[in-house]
Amino acid sequence: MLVIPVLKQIRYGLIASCQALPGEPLHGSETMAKMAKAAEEGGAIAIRANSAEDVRAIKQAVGLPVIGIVKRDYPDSEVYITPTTKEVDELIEAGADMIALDATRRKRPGQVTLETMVEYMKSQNMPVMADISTLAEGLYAASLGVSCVSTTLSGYTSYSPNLAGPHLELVKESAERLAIPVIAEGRISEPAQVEEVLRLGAYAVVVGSAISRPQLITKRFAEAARKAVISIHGNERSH
Ligand SMILES: CC(=O)N[C@H](C=O)[C@@H](O)[C@H](O)[C@H](O)COP(=O)(O)O
Repeated sequence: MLVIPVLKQIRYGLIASCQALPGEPLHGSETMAKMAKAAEEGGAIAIRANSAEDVRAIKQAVGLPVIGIVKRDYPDSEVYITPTTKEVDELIEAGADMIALDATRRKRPGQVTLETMVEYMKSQNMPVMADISTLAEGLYAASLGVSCVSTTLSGYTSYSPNLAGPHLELVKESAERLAIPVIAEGRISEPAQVEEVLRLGAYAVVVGSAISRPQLITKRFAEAARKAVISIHGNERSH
């Protein structure tokens, strides 16, 4: 296995995904840079970030490698994570150390194909993280020469299972079958799950919402309070 420098840096570590879309309370590059700084202080070894603006701001704020994506909707495609070479160019310009893209076999915008995307990134010497939803997608992405796969899209395609937690089976099978690093990503919300996926063979672990989406973190605690009150007092906070 040819080990590219950024892969060496992320090995066995926690990658914090720091993303807030327009409409989320923390949206904005300045805030995401602060979030990334906090993640760095907490021990994250890399950051996954959305948009050229956020990648640029985060690169200035932290000394960690940044895995960039651009989430963008196109009218003729369901693919929204780095769908075309336009988004790749934006991320290269912003200084991303690795770029993640949707590596499903779904139709991309216009005439763009997964094959042309990977070829383009390779021609730019840009390491590629392939976001997959199934083992078959991982095997295919590996055959194209991507640098690593991530289980990001499991539960987000119509043909992958919609689980409450991480897709452990996909992590395990991918780690067993692929000769390239497999990153565990998606619905990892407890430290124990980080250990679990590493034991199953994950090369590194991405945690997003449980670190960087405080509205969702708060919701879990508020929900716990609501359920506890019903169980203790038999009703919701009526007085
Ligand atoms: C499916 C999709 O669009 N995932 C995105 C990919 O970058 C992010 O919204 C997720 O936060 C990230 O994958 C980390 O996952 P989680 O937030 O579950 O830890």
